[in-house]
Amino acid sequence: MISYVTSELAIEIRGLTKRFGSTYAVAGIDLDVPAGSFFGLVGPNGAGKTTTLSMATGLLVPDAGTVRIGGADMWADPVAAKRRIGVLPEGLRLFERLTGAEMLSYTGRLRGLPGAEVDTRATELLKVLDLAGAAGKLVADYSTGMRKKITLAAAMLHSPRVLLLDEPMEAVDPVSARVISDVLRRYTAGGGTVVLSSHVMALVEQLCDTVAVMAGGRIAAAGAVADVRGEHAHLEDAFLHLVGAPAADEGELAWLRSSSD
Ligand SMILES: Nc1ncnc2c1ncn2[C@@H]1O[C@H](COP(=O)(O)OP(=O)(O)OP(=O)(O)O)[C@@H](O)[C@H]1O
Repeated sequence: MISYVTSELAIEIRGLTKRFGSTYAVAGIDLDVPAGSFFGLVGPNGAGKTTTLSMATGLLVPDAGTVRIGGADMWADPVAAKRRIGVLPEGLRLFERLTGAEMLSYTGRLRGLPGAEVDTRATELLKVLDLAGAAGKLVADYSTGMRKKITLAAAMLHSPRVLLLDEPMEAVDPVSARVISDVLRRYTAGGGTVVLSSHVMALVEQLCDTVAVMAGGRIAAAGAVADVRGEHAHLEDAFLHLVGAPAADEGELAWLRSSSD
């Protein structure tokens, strides 16, 4: 397969910081995402992944630091930066009273695309994402996996150069996960850049060529998946080594084993 990974940066993060009260959710991180890479952002619960992605996509104001998307500063030049990205945010608050097709039509027009072009792209995306049969159904009646897929379609409609996806496979069945993976692979094979956050190490290892491990608001390791994996057999082992897995105490939860019946 042709590799489109270049020395050009799709995303350049410098000194990015966000504090909530006395907690540094993101503690001044630097991160480079090469153009054309399939980039995985992993870390334990509360590591700061969502906060980082929210700041990188212009949804949350940083306390300090910069994010550049293809050279455009997200906060100084948000129109240029946002034109280049498609986002699957956490939470998925959608226009529940629109059908899937209406949601794409509305999104496309908001992005300034001509109506006929929106229709062509929406029809293709619905087909590829296996949503054609549900195009006329209200988004409120979509399952979790269908909601992820329609949001992904909306994020891709304006053919952005970079996709930032917060947990795209969470609560998605294996069939839909395979469909989403295939679409994302095709997108990066065509030169697009994907940044996704996930807890599923096997998925990151299978899909991503580059990875950053976050823990406690900092980058614990970043680089090619093979380099971050190092001498470990699997990325998950390297991850547990980096973030430190708590040892289970045999004596704890003893009451769970004792039955009074
Ligand atoms: N709006 C908020 N107000 C207060 N604290 C917050 C807020 N958002 C995030 N935090 C805190 O910031 C830290 C990082 O949270 P974040 O959601 O970015 O982590 P995450 O890596 O995405 O976690 P998860 O894998 O559980 O989704 C956590 O300690 C969290 O409690």
